[in-house]
Amino acid sequence: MTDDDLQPLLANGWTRSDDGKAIDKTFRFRDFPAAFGFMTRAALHAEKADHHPEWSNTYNRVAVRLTTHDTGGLTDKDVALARAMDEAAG
Ligand SMILES: C[C@H](O)[C@H](O)[C@H]1CNC2=NC(N)=NC(=O)C2=N1
Repeated sequence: MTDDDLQPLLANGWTRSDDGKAIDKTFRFRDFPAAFGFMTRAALHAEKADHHPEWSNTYNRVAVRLTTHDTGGLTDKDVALARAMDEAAG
């Protein structure tokens, strides 16, 4: 996966990890219920797609890392989940 493939995501707040094998973004919300609502919507999408984020939540922030564990790198599944998470964030 090249930076060109990722360009729309990189222009939308995602960054590539130092080893190039993942993309990261920290989402910020008004408060904890808003952050948790996002996580709920994203979780339903992830389960449906059978592709799951690495993430952590602190109050109104959700730090996300996407990578495909099965291949040890970035795939179209990460791009699709990133798009869905941007959508779920509103
Ligand atoms: C068995 C199951 O389909 C696999 O373990 C799926 C589940 N969710 C996954 N999520 C992510 N991010 N990477 C994977 O390789 C992956 N594999």
